[in-house]
Amino acid sequence: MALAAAGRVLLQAGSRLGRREVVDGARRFANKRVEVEADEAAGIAVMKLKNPPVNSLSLEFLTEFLISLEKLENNKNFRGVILTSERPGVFSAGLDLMEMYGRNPAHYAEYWRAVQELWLRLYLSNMILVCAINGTSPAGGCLMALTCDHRIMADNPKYTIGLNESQLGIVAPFWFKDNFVNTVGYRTAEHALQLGLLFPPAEALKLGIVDEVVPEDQVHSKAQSVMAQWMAIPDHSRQLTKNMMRKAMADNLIKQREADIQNFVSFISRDSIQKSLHTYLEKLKQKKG
Ligand SMILES: CCCCC/C=C\C/C=C\CC/C=C/CC(=O)SCCNC(=O)CCNC(=O)[C@H](O)C(C)(C)COP(=O)(O)OP(=O)(O)OC[C@H]1O[C@@H](n2cnc3c(N)ncnc32)[C@H](O)[C@@H]1OP(=O)(O)O
Repeated sequence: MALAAAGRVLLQAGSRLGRREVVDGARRFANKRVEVEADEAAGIAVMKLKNPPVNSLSLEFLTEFLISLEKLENNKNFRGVILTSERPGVFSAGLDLMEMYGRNPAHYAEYWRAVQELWLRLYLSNMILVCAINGTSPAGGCLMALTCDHRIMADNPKYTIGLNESQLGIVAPFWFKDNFVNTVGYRTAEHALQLGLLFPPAEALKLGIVDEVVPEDQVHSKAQSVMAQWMAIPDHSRQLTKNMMRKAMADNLIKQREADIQNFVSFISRDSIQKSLHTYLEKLKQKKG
């Protein structure tokens, strides 16, 4: 119920933004920041993140992504989604720092609700989600991948993945942490979260952050073959199993969603946290020059 209501709000937000869908032979639909190649006969869609330069999860991106995902969820012909980046090299730079820096409390609250919504929708999706991680994927980018049923990463040592929040002077919220713990185990998570570690593909595979590492040019074909394997399982048994494994963790956020928003707003509004974000943003800029 809560999810449906939030979804309606996002749909309204989408039309406020005035997005027009481009339908191309009923097989491809795109808004500005998400491209969907939808093969209805096969029941599979490829969702490509397309928010240059680094696929940061801005409020506009989140809104467009959720609308596209909902379209697929509402069409019973779609059973599987492959999530990937339209720009190889960066899967996603995570949450958009500019949504969390120098804004007002109402904006922080709106943003955080959308971030929660993204996680809940992906984590509880009835569809099979396969993540084709074709680039670097810190923090919120890693979280997106963690919601998927299977993760394939490109074998490029330049790419890293992990929850690096503590390096920014911020804290991974409890549901990021829970999702990570359930993936890699408590000790690995405790260590990696405190240090804000980002792992290259081989290490990420060893720790179980990703399920497979394949040559960069095979990420997409591997994702298709993994999807075929998952699609051979009857939907009802797979979905019931997925729900059994995930419901408790999602419910834990759903029941304290408003408190989590308030926590985020008061945390991110602190002067000390804003200073940390400022320093981090400056570091990103200096890296260039
Ligand atoms: C006990 C109390 C607890 C209470 C807790 C309550 C709540 C929790 C509070 C907060 C939690 C918030 C959670 C946040 C999770 C996140 O996702 S934070 C984001 C983390 N992301 C990163 O650290 C990635 C930063 N980016 C990079 O490392 C690099 O950009 C890259 C991804 C490796 C790509 O490198 P590349 O060289 O290709 O590009 P540039 O670095 O030159 O970047 C281009 C351009 O993009 C800007 N940019 C990069 N990342 C972001 C971003 N995440 N958001 C916004 N903008 C970004 C960069 O600054 C450049 O901009 P330009 O100089 O204007 O061109």
